[in-house]
Amino acid sequence: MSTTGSGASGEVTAPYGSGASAQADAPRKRVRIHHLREMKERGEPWPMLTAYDMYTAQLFDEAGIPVLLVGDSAANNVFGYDTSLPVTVDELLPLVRAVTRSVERALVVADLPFGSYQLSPEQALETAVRFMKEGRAHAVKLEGGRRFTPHVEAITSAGVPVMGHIGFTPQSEHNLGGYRVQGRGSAGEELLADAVALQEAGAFSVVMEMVPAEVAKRVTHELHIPTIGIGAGSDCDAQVLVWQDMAGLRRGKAPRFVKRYADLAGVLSGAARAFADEVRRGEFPAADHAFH
Ligand SMILES: Nc1nc(=O)c2c([nH]1)NC[C@@H]1CN(c3ccc(C(=O)N[C@@H](CCC(=O)O)C(=O)O)cc3)CN21
Ligand SMILES: CC(C)C(=O)C(=O)O
Ligand SMILES: [Mg+2]
Repeated sequence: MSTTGSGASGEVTAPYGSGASAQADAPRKRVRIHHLREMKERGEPWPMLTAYDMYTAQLFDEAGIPVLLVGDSAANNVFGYDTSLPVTVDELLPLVRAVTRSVERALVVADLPFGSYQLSPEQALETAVRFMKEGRAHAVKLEGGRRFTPHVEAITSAGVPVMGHIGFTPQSEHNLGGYRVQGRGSAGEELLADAVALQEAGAFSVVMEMVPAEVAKRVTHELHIPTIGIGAGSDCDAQVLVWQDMAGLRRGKAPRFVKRYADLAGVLSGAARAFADEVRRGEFPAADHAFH
């Protein structure tokens, strides 16, 4: 682990205590970006999940997930679009507000959607300000490497923390040629240069998506800010998954990097079918469910 960053003093006040024993009933202290840096310095990997609504935000917050991302992946996991591209700021803002209203500890990151920051650093800052003021987000995230360091600088200069995102960047899927691993071979050096540039521009962390594990490991060691992997191997400082993938709510073939920790699709589908059967058989409502 690199220790070149600041905040490496003994005054560590992690909101979940340290080590695997950190529990949901630990002190209810807000997660701050310096806590994430401190976890990197201590070599403690941390989890991040997406959340798009109140109940999931509350549950994940209580489960001790320190960072929640209101992803532009709401496009295909909430709104029913086929890709990330169509979702808008006006669609995402109410989801961000719902999540920030619902958490006590988690740091909430708002993902800037396609078209809301690429035009200029000024546009990027304007959009970031909307997510901070109207969404009450704690940080924003945007996709892209060296070409977007002016955008990152504009936002961080205004006092808003920025999470980067490199490797496979879904908003560029048409330019990248589909869902493909990025950073193989000599592109590994380019990826490292992008990561270093984002760090120098003031990003507080960087997501690496679908990157060879060895490349992600090297980037993680070179940076003093935390790296967050999705399909980037086990040596990143943190790991993120889309919650509907992690909990098995989404059907169909999942990307290779997904692990399913539950079968929510089976549970919910079973509940809906049982309800329907009981209504059709005249078994629901029973006397207990009615007012007399
Ligand atoms: N539910 C969900 N999970 C995600 O991880 C996710 C989203 N949605 N939406 C936005 C982006 C899109 N992402 C994706 C989507 C699909 C693959 C995928 O199909 N991967 C295949 C590789 C396919 C190929 O090589 O052609 C895999 O097996 O990993 C990967 C990332 C990641 N993000
Ligand atoms: C998968 C994560 C990193 C993301 O960008 C999203 O959910 O939109
Ligand atoms: Mg995203």
